[in-house]
Amino acid sequence: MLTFEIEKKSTDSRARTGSIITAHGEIPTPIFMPVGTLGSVKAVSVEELKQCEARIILGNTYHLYLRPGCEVMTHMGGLHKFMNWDRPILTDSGGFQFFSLAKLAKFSREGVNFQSHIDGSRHLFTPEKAVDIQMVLGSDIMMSLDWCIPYPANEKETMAALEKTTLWARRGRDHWLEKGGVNNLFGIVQGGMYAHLRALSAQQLIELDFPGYAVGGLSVGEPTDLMYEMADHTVPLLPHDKPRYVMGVGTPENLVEMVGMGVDMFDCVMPSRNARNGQLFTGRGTINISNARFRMDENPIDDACNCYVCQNYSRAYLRHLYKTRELLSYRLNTIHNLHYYLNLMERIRQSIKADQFSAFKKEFFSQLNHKEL
Ligand SMILES: CO[C@@H]1O[C@H](CNc2nc3cc4c(=O)[nH]c(N)nc4cc3[nH]2)[C@@H](O)[C@H]1O
Ligand SMILES: [Zn+2]
Repeated sequence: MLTFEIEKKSTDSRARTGSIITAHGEIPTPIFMPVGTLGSVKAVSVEELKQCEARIILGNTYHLYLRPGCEVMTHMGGLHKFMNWDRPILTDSGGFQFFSLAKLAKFSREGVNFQSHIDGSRHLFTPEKAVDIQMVLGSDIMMSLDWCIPYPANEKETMAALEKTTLWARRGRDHWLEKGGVNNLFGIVQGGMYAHLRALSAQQLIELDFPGYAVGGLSVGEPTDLMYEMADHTVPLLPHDKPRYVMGVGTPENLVEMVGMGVDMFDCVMPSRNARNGQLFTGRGTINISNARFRMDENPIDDACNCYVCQNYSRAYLRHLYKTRELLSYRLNTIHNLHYYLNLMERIRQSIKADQFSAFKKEFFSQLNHKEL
């Protein structure tokens, strides 16, 4: 079972620093988790992840169940050994993929019947099966099977998904405890964009006494203000002495805002996905490296960044690699973006420890969107 110690609380926000300890190591919070859906954070090696100081990464149950499958994963000794990553792994349950990927997903009390988006084969995911697969993967933190609904959704749809999510959370938890309660299982709060349903979902999951809690159903296309409103309402309802994780979030601005709401854990495809689309993060906003203005720009991506890429390559060279679709482009852009996100979280943690988070937040937002990018 994981341990979670809160170290320092901000005196003028809900931000806090802490430390989560799992079977594969210590996770300082607030933490950003790079997404490694299929057993790799796309385009970078585990050594490069460690150079960026990644402490925990995400895997995905739905995807790894379909490919390479449980037989290979069992034979290879689990996901850590398979991908040679000896630090913590959190695996998402697949709840999001049923709404975003799997064809013809049918939700019932039993679970989710779906067709693989790869070959159309039919499968049934139950809450118990989702736990079994994540135990085969050897996750440090497993996520309950939940029903993430699209945005917008009416109150009736939202309530139906919330009820299934709670039913499945209970069944998944009971199954997890029957299997010895190893690894760790988090509950996922749903309730869409209805504050009273968020409160109901949170209350039902708190009664199930999970070691940690996630806020799901956000970053699904809703306006940012609505995402903030739902997070700000829901996070304080969750146990203060347990890790609180907002799934699929987000931009650097989202991270800073939500740390102030008391969120401890984040994951998002943005640093890696945007890197592959040539969008690079800097303290003054993002740049599109394909832009002609970088054609003979000797400067690094961000002169405030000390990552391997900013120490060794110019914007001109990175633009050339991107324009010619050189494979090195995806690797270098991703290393920089991951370093930016992980270094941002380190700076946030330091500011909370010095009780300077609000000053940090003010400076962070004043730096953004500076003209001379
Ligand atoms: C901003 O990035 C875009 O938006 C997605 C991230 N947004 C997101 N919201 C999520 C919600 C849930 C949930 O309710 N339940 C479970 N189990 N997992 C989830 C995973 C989620 N990821 C990226 O895929 C990207 O397309
Ligand atoms: Zn850099």
